[in-house]
Amino acid sequence: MLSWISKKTPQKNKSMSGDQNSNNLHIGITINDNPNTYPLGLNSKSRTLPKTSLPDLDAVVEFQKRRISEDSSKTHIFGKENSQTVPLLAGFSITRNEYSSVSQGRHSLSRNFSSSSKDTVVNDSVIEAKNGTTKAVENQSGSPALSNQKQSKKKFSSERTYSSDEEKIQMEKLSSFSAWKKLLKFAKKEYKLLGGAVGLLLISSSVTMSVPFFMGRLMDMVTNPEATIPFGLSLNQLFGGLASVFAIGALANFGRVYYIRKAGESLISRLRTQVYTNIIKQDMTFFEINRTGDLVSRLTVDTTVVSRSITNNVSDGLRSIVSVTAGLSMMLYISPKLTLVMMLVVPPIAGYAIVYGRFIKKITHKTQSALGDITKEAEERLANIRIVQAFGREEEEAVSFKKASDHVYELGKREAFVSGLFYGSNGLLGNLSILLFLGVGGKMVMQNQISIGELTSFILYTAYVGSSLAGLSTFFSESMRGIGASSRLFYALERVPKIPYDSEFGIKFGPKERGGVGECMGNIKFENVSFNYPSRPDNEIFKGLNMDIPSGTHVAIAGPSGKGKSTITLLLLRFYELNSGKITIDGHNLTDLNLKSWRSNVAIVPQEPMLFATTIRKNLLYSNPNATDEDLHYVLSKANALGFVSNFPNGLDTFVGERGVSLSGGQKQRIAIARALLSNPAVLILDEATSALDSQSEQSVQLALDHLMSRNYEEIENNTDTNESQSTIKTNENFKFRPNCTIITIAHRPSTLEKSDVIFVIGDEGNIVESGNYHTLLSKPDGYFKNLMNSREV
Ligand SMILES: Nc1ncnc2c1ncn2[C@@H]1O[C@H](COP(=O)(O)OP(=O)(O)OP(=O)(O)O)[C@@H](O)[C@H]1O
Repeated sequence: MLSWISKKTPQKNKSMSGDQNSNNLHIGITINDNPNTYPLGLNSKSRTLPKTSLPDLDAVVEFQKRRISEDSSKTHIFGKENSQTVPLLAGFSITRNEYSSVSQGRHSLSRNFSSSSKDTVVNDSVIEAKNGTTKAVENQSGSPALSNQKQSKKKFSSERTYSSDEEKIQMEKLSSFSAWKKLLKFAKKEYKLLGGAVGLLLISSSVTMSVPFFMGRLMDMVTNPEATIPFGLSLNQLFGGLASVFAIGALANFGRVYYIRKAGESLISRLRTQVYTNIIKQDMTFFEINRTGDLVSRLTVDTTVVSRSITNNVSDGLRSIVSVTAGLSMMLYISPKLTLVMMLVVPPIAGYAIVYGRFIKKITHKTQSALGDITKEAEERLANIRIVQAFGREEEEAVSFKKASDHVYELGKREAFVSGLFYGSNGLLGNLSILLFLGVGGKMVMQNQISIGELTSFILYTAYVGSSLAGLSTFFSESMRGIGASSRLFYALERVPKIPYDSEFGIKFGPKERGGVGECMGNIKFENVSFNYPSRPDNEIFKGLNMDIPSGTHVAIAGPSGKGKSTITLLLLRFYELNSGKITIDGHNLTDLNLKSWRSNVAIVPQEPMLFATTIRKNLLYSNPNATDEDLHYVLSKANALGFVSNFPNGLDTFVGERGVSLSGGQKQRIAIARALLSNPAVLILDEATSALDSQSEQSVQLALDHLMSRNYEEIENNTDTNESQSTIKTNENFKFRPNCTIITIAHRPSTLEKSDVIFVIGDEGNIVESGNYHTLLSKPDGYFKNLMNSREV
């Protein structure tokens, strides 16, 4: 459509960053798509971009299927040092980071449109971006590009949207037809199996549909002594022949069912895997919106419902279509007059089936969501069973669960009532039709218009067609059920992480020969960082936070509770995006780094160490699957954990229970430290690693931490936990930590704070109020840190 523009980068003599004099950027938008896929807020008028405007543009962004397909360079658009966000069109702006990923064609922008109004009309989309606002640039024909400047200013403010309604918004756009199209497209890999099943279905249905015909002929032969058997066959031969045909039909039916089931299982497995793969790459906001149990329910229940709807259900539906078509044709062949009578009863049944199907679609979506609620409630409570029992809340929990379960029951009851009504009345209509045919047909037999055999065949066909029509309505309602469940799956399947997870994108650390920029040194800088959690836009945690953490230093972060100490570690791991400012690692903007590569250089010991329900060995190997047993022993000894692990009868193969429940808090913490060390990180984050421990456990963990921080690793051999006998297993002297490992500790204890090179103190305004070493900070009369230490609020 407009590909002429998309392939070119505008050649300009002006500065790369736009109009040098005016601080403005001129950005053209083109849409190379069909109108159905226009991003919200754009319409067909938006796509005419005059060719002559090209030289005046800093950049051209072309959309294809809601993605940026081609564009000019990033520096073009984000040439301004401080421009983190560039508004493109009314209701749509793009951040530096989003741009990086979308420009590689991997990141859908649809979410950015959710807040824009549908009635925005943008003609000839040449937009001038200036200081975060947009202004229309007159196009060639002189008409303003943007009709309502005020309106657009307002819309740009919603750039960082957080909405628990995002699924609803996305799914409202999904019609039943497009859901079906998507599902069928998804089942591409099963086409062969489904095709085979359809072939076999035609054979088995042909056999089935020939039965009434043969029955009628046999009836005539038996009741009329003058009738002859075709092809000069004996009666026995005829029966034998028919039995063989039926056997072929049975074989075909077996193959059909087998192929369909196989296709169904393969589809469920693929669907489940892909949904899980996409869920696990989502950003933290997604997990704040969607609770675990609901996600698990999508993975298990919804995948099954959806898969059945396009395998078993399609097969049954096709069989019904074949039966109805063949049956009606045979009925027309036997008696057009009787067929006409039958046609009187078909339309009401069909209309009824459609209404019923729509009801089923709606109620299925509700039921699946309610099931998701039950699952998430049960999952959460069972995972925290100690808390439930410790507070004696078993009965209340049971009541609450019953309430959720009753809701599902109520929905099921409604469905059952409507289904009963539907099938009951359908059956009645069927039986009444047969009575009708018997009356009209009986008269026709008496008038010799048709034989008894033909009437028998006709009535049998009526029964077949009737049951197939019922089958068709089931097909319709089941399809709707599948679509209801599929909308929940598509959300989980298609949601694009707001923080792009792409194994190819971005700067990677590692050897230059392999495309890396060298080893990560762990030089960290926070520059003017402002941040609020997406769910709490009004609570700005950081306002212009600056921190410089040189490679190899050990810094501590201190500050009153709730002021953002842990948040710093989350931002460092890029679990959330900044409002403004930047974080750099070895001079590279965090948003330009390959996420996986960067995170593999960081290890964290969180406030609450989470272990998986498996052995100690597997928990340790999680951070470094290639580590040898010697390595494991080595890091365990460094984390002051080798003693107690060796004392377990199964040693490294000791099962730690759900979330490590069969270890003490201190033991869990030390395993978590060992796991972090095993990845040999460039940056080690210790988030209040001793906060949840009793004093003795704290002492053991602290010992491990102290040695890490002092980097005098050998000390630990002479100074291990006195309560636990040291293992006789030799530790690995080859496994050495990086000498320049940067350690960031969120610290409470004076002993930890004292060992750090620098302490950054976060103040009430979300910035660093003091920094320096422990003694310097304490020596400041009336210093913030000093007061904090005195009030023990660190
Ligand atoms: N996921 C989240 N969504 C919204 N707000 C959050 C989220 N996590 C933390 N917060 C809020 O952000 C603020 C900073 O939290 P953070 O955990 O970083 O504080 P902290 O300094 O580490 O506190 P503490 O010393 O008590 O652990 C708090 O007000 C907290 O309520």
